[in-house]
Amino acid sequence: MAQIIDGRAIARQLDERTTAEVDAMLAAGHPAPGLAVVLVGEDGASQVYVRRKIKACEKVGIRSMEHRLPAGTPQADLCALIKRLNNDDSVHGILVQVPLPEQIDTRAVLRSISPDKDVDGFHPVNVGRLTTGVGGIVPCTPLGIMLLIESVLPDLKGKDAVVIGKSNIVGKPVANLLLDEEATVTVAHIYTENLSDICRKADVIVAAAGAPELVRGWWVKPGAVLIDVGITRKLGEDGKETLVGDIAFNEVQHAAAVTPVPGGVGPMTIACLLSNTVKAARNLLEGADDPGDDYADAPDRSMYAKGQPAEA
Ligand SMILES: Nc1nc(=O)c2c([nH]1)NC[C@@H]1CN(c3ccc(C(=O)N[C@@H](CCC(=O)O)C(=O)O)cc3)C=[N+]21
Repeated sequence: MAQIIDGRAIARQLDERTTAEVDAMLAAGHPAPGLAVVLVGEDGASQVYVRRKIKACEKVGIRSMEHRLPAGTPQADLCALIKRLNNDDSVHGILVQVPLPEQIDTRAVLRSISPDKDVDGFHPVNVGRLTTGVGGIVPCTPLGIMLLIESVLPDLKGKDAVVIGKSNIVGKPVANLLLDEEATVTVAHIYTENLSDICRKADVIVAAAGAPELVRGWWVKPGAVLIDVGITRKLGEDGKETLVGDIAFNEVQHAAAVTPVPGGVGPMTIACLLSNTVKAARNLLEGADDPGDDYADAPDRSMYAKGQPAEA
């Protein structure tokens, strides 16, 4: 039977560390870290995620500020808000929920966020730091994915890793993080030919294509580690909504370990957002010499010292 990697439990462990870090900052006379969450429009899923993020902030002692703008907001207004937040000393992290409405140039908006407050790690400066291996802020979902993988497979050196999906938010950064760990990385996507053959060799599969149950049991080598990033809402016959991942969960019992949907990558994304916010606040308040210098301590991956079994 495959081990089910409990993303909620691992997220809770990370939250405990984050809470302790917030407490230490307060004890040192600093203000509480502040996160501004910007939501444009009425997208249902985005509203759910933003609400979750705000609630999670409360739990660890981060001060959150929610900014809701109407769907028709002009780009200039959004950028003016970001400029204000960039200059507001009580704000240490800025998150602009994507996707944005179509009148808005997402890349221009993400570029306008101060790289020091870019807790999503989407700014080109942070992307550059990540791809050159000097750190900075690592995007939340990829960071969470690495923590989940390392909870069952602490040493990735020489392992064969396949990433399905090439998005800027998940596929590309996760491929870079895997490379940093000296895995042999293949980045595939839905147009890749022989995707099943490529997957069958993999020690690790990160499925982030947004294609429900794309990865079938026979694609998976016995003993592989599977990370499911997909979340597709499906209406069941009983009229109840269920969430389906990119991996056919019921077909992969021969894997070593698999993340569930929900309860896998999703909770880790939020826990990493909180941890990134505290990191940004510390850098801003205590003045890091070079934000590229603190990679070793940043992703909190020391919590999985070699040989330490993960709770499941
Ligand atoms: N600027 C920005 N940063 C993001 O980090 C960002 C974003 N925009 N836009 C959308 C995606 C998606 N995302 C998720 C967060 C939590 C869950 C989560 O908590 N999922 C639960 C289930 C949620 C449910 O019931 O739908 C779980 O998997 O257990 C999922 C997805 C963050 N994103």
